Amino acid sequence: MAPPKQRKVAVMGFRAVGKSSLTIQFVEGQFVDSYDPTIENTFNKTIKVRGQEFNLQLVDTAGQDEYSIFPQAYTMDVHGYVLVYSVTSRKSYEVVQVIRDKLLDLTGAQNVPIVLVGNKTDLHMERVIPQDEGKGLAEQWKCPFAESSAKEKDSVNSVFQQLIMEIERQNGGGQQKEDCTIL
Ligand SMILES: Nc1nc2c(ncn2[C@@H]2O[C@H](COP(=O)(O)OP(=O)(O)OP(=O)(O)O)[C@@H](O)[C@H]2O)c(=O)[nH]1
Repeated sequence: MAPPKQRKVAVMGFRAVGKSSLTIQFVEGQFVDSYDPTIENTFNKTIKVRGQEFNLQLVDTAGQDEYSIFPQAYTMDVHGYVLVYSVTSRKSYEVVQVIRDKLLDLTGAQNVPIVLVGNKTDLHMERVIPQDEGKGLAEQWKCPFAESSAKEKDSVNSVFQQLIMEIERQNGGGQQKEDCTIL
């Protein structure tokens, strides 16, 4: 069997959108209701996607706003990004777009592996970003899109699986060579 691949992923977005909650739900399978702003936390988890094992290093970053300086470190050895907004906050939806612009600016890339995530779907009454709006933005970005609830463990695993697939897709030919099995 092919050896596990090491992949580093950064979870980014505005404050309090649920970056830590999504990460902790994914890694530990639990939801913590209290709010404790993150400076930076790193988690590890091994997952299997399409028969291949991945050792994921997940960086749960500090909440950003439109004025934050994008931390240079997150452009260096990060393979992909989970960009999270809350479906209950238009501001967070705007911030996620600013973060992507900065990311593309700093990396000089036309595209980087991203999954766009609208979190807190369980807060039905507070929703201000319709699903179609998020979907439309992801189509514009040509990236996968998911709506999730870290609280209800809805679509949490698939967010990270989709990102892995997107990383592999964008790595294209080079990666395929590495995976190549001679029968
Ligand atoms: N109802 C609901 N609440 C959520 C969900 N995800 C997170 N929360 C709550 O939202 C608040 C912020 O969650 P965090 O996971 O700390 O958010 P964060 O984006 O990591 O915050 P910063 O570290 O400050 O950037 C907490 O009170 C969570 O319990 C969700 O899916 N549904």
